[in-house]
Amino acid sequence: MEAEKYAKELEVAVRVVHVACALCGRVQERLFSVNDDHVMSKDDDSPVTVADLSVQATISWLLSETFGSQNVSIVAEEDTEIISKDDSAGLLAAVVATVNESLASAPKYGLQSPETTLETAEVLKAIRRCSSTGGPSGRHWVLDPVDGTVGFVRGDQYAVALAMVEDGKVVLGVLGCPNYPVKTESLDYHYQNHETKSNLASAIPEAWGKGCVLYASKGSGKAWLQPLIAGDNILEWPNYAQLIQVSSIDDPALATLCEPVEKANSNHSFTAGLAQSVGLRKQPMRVHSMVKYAAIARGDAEIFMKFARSGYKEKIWDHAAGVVIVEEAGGVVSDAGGRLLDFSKGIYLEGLDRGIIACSGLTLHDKLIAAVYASWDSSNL
Ligand SMILES: Nc1ncnc2c1ncn2[C@@H]1O[C@H](COP(=O)(O)O)[C@@H](OP(=O)(O)O)[C@H]1O
Ligand SMILES: [Mg+2]
Repeated sequence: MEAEKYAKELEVAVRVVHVACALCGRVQERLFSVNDDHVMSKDDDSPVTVADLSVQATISWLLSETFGSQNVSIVAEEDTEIISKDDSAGLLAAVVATVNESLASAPKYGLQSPETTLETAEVLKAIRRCSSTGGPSGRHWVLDPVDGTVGFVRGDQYAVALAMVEDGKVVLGVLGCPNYPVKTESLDYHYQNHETKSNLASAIPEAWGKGCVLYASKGSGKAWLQPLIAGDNILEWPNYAQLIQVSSIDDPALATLCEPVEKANSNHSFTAGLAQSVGLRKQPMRVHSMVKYAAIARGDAEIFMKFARSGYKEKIWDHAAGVVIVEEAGGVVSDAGGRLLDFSKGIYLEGLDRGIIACSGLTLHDKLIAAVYASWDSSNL
């Protein structure tokens, strides 16, 4: 069976994402307790942090150690340009220290630490190793070290997303959501009167971390959630894993739409028009990052839509892990023309038709696809 075929890869991927979530949690805490020095600007003006580069180096090193660097091809968001400038010695030193701190904790997660601390050159090598461009054949890991950097620097939602693509298909996905509690009180900071209550239970001790890690293997028909590890706890597989499922709500009047917080990333007025035309009544829930896919997979919302401005090309690392988790939890993900997303064309989702629509089930999905079809000509996208 496909799922068993990737059991080892999936378990290692979950463990490394736990390490990365702990790393991000520590950096985010420092970000708020000290100063903003670690936040810089990328060309596209999105903030990039020590966490981004450190997660990429840490995951790259751990995957290469576990599977052998000759067997590991990684497509990931970050490169070393920003830490290669003359004035970035401080940032580079912070990355090296963070990576070493994080790798030293690997045994707590059932992974191997390096025998000695990594030198700067080795950290740079680990980051640069992630320069694969994917494609239609072979096995490629796909990593977004910190997805939702805007959410991250605001102390809000963000995700660590790791997927494996084989011969152009996503075969496993792991989403670490450090600020998305297992027992959700509210995901929605933007509309106070709209609360998301999760039915996820309870077998998880209170002392466990506040976030969660979601994962699934293609074709298994199962998606799982584990709590993050807090304090001195250690990760003992399967770490309180529980099955998750999409919501059974298919009445638009009861359904919740999830979408990006940033207007620049998705056209809010277009999605509002679609929502109205299919009969959605609730306020949209605006959430940073791939936590939106997690919300659909967990049954905390029913619809995720993203319509980027025309000309924007979606990257595979912003979707791969989320898509397989939603599908295995029982949901449906397609472009706005109803076609499956194509992960076989390199770093971009080439051929994507207008936008992305993920739903808990086909009833809602069909309605939204029909609404896009009916309204497209009159939109300004
Ligand atoms: N102009 C744009 N339109 C659509 N998506 C964009 C965008 N600019 C950046 N993004 C992507 O949107 C992601 C954030 O998603 P969201 O808005 O749903 O939180 C970013 O991930 P990073 O934060 O990893 O860079 C980035 O890949
Ligand atoms: Mg991203």
